[in-house]
Amino acid sequence: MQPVTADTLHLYRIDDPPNQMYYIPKFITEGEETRVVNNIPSNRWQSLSKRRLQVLPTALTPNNTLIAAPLPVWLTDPIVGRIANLGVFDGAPHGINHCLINEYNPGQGIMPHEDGTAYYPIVATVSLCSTIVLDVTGKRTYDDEAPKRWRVVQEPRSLLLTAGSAYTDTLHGIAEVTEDVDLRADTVVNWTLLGDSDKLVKNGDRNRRGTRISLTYRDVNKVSALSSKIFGKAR
Ligand SMILES: O=C(O)CCC(=O)C(=O)O
Ligand SMILES: [Fe+2]
Repeated sequence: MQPVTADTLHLYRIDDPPNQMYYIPKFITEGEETRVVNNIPSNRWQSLSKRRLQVLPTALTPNNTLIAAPLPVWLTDPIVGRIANLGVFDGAPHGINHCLINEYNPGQGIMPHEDGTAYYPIVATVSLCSTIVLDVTGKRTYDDEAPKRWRVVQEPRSLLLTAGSAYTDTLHGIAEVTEDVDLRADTVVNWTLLGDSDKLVKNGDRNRRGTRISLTYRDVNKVSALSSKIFGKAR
């Protein structure tokens, strides 16, 4: 596959959710995926009730400030450069300076939530190891109206970009199931962009989950003055 650039990103735009979500299958290779997975430190996991988490370089302070430190090379190279080539972080204050690593066993997930104002409103999610469905729901509801819902399939090695009103006006979550069902062209908003939709068809429209790891790359808006002097604008 040709590398995706700012000029070709529009081809990967998901039509249906609110502006703007992009899905790029095969964003990294199997070798690159293995290298990341093998480098994740085994002793830095925080166990949460429904998943495990690592925060790099460090957790934000209580007022959402990042004490900046470089991300490890195995997280940035080649992924961060490839995301930078898409142009979506061009207007961001620092460029990608933060990454959450989430791991979900089958049956685990994350409650619907929004990522909030601590970050520049773009998140770049790289999925590893297993396919999972992200449920996106509209935030603004009227009493007589059911919230809008969209299902986004995330295959291993794919990139999902969430920006614009998709970042600000929706919630996202992952259901706590061992299998995602009814995955079809009419139920999955990024169906035509999937790398291997045939696999789901052959599997009876189902995805039996394995352990899935996600890398969510962001730009934390507030960086402590001292650390930004030392590290400058990192891209
Ligand atoms: O694992 C994912 O794809 C979602 C993670 C997430 O929503 C978050 O870290 O805020
Ligand atoms: Fe999130």
